[in-house]
Order: sequence, then C-alpha cells, then structure tokens
Amino acid sequence: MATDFKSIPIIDISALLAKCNDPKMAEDPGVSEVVRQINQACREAGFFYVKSHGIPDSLLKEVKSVAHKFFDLLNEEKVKIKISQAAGYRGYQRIRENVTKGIPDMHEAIDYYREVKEGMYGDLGKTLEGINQWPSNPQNFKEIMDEYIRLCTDLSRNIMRGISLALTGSPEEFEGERAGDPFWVMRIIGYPGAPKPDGPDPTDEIGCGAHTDYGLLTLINQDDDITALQIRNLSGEWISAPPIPGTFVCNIGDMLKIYANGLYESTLHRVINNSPRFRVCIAYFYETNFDTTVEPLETCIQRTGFARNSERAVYGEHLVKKVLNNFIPELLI
Ligand SMILES: N=C(N)NCCCC[C@H](N)C(=O)O
Ligand SMILES: O=C(O)CCC(=O)C(=O)O
Ligand SMILES: [Fe+2]
Repeated sequence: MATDFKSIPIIDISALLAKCNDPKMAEDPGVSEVVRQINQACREAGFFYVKSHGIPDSLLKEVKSVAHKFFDLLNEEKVKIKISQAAGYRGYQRIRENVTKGIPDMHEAIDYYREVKEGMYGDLGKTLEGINQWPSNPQNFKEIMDEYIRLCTDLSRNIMRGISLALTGSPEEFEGERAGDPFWVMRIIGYPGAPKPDGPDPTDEIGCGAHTDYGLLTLINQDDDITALQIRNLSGEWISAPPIPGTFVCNIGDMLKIYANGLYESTLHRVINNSPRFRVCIAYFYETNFDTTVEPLETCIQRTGFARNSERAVYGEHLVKKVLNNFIPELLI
C-alpha cells in the first residue's frame, strides 16, 4: 500500500545483477540487501531509481539525443510514420492526439510494441497486429533503439528476479507462463516547453495526465536538468521525481499489483513540463506474456491475510482496452 512518501529512494542494484543467474542467489547477502530495498520501495511508493544497472550512460544519452533530433523535424517529415490502426497503433502521434481520462495530453510521441504477427494470439491480438514504424531520419534510429530495447528487456528481467524473491522467496516466478516470453512497449515522448503553442494558459498544461502503467515494470529514461515527472502519494500530494543522470526511474504496473495482491501499488503519476525547454523521455515497459492470465500469487494471498484484493486480468485484454481509449478514433485513419 502506498504511503506518504516525500521522495523516491535510489537503489544500487549491482549486487543483484552480479548474482542474478546464480542458482543460489537467494542466499547471497548482497542480493538480500537489494531485495530488501526493492521490497520497501515497492510497498511504500511503487517507484524507485535504479543505479549501477549496467546499461552504458552513453546509450541512455544517445537514445534521448536521437529522440530530440526526430522531434525537431518538420511535421510533414514526422507524419511519414503516423500512427494508424493498420500498423496496430504503432507510430507517431502529434501533440494532443493521445488522451488521458478524456483530456488531450501536451505531448507528441512514437509508440512501439513488440511485433504481433497475424493470428498470433487469435482475436486477443488483432488490434495490435502490425509492424513498428521507424523514421529514416535520424539515421541509425532503429539500430540504436533495437539495442536499447534488448538491454532494457534483460535489465527488467533481472530486476523482476529481485521482485520475485521479495514476493515469494524464489527468483523464478516471473518466468515461464507468466513472463518468460515478455511483451514490451516503448514510448518515445516529447513534451514542449512553455510557452506552449496555441495553448490557452502557458503554465501547468498537463504533459501526460495522471495514470498508472499497464504491465509489470517501467524503466523511465528522462532528460537531465528538467523536473517534470510527479508521483502521487497517499494523501494526494504530488512528489517530484527529478532526473538523476545515469539512473532509470523504475515503477510498478497494473499486472504486478495484481500478482502482489495489492502489496505493491501501481502508483498514479503525471508529467508537467513547466521548463522553457522541450523535454524528452524514453519509457520502456516490461510486461507479462501477452496472453497470460494474471492473478494474485499464492504467497501474496497468504501475506495479505488470505483475502483476494485484486481481480484477475488477461494482460493483452487490459492493454488493448487502454490503447483503444488513448486515441479518438477519427484521428486514426
Ligand atoms: N504503455 C503505457 N503504460 N503507457 C502510458 C501512457 C499513459 C497515458 C495514456 N493516455 C493513458 O491514459 O494510459
Ligand atoms: O515522461 C515521463 O517522465 C513519464 C511518462 C509516463 O509516465 C508514461 O509514458 O507512462
Ligand atoms: Fe506512466
């Protein structure tokens, strides 16, 4: 359950990564200490920073730099990869085309999903069937992002081993049927700085409205020097998550909340860019298998006094419902 946290903890995960393929990792004191910190952060805030995560700082910077270059292009160039139903909701969306709780967001973005081939998940997968849309400019965009996705997938799996230990005592609960074939989502997001183009009020326009993330774990790689991401604590205060160079902001999604039977929260967060500069964020979402049915883990039911606090969900259904709500249908032809 979320608390009245006032800041987001920073966790050095190097000891976990060093041992995460060791069958005896659960007995390692360094691993246990990281797991203790992750567990506390997940219970108290649902958010934490990870440092010493092994992804080179140069790559974290490079993905943000190519994202800036893309968003700097003329609109006619950007709409060459315009989001469409035919591409399974993959591609570029202009400012205010993404909607949160009915209100258009002050961000532009490119959405990527793990590719879904025709018939792969039957009716469940239909909406998201399609291939990703890569811009030809900047050059190397796809190559850089492919590498980034690969490393974020590995890192997320390893952090999930720590979370699995924290919840169940075994590192492997999120492999196999649950998340052994993980789905992923990536959003490359740009938030215009103030003053905003044709906006009514130059300040406090919402870059991304309050929401929770959908899957297991999110890795946020945000521009240095602009504080814009805010996390809601139990009393409803918005707590900033300022950029800490070289780290990811890591947070829990709706599926992990269900597995944890509510012991962990998928915490509400939003983005307001009040700086004069354009802000970029690369959000990578690590998810369960697309067609898995998610329900509370037995150990978590026991720990929460044998009451089932969370309903079950099919991850793919949850995702499709969210995606269809994020866009006004007429915008997507
Ligand atoms: N794949 C994820 N988690 N994307 C998060 C986007 C949040 C905003 C979206 N309009 C919404 O209302 O959910
Ligand atoms: O821009 C950010 O810092 C966070 C974006 C976010 O919450 C999301 O895309 O789900
Ligand atoms: Fe989010």
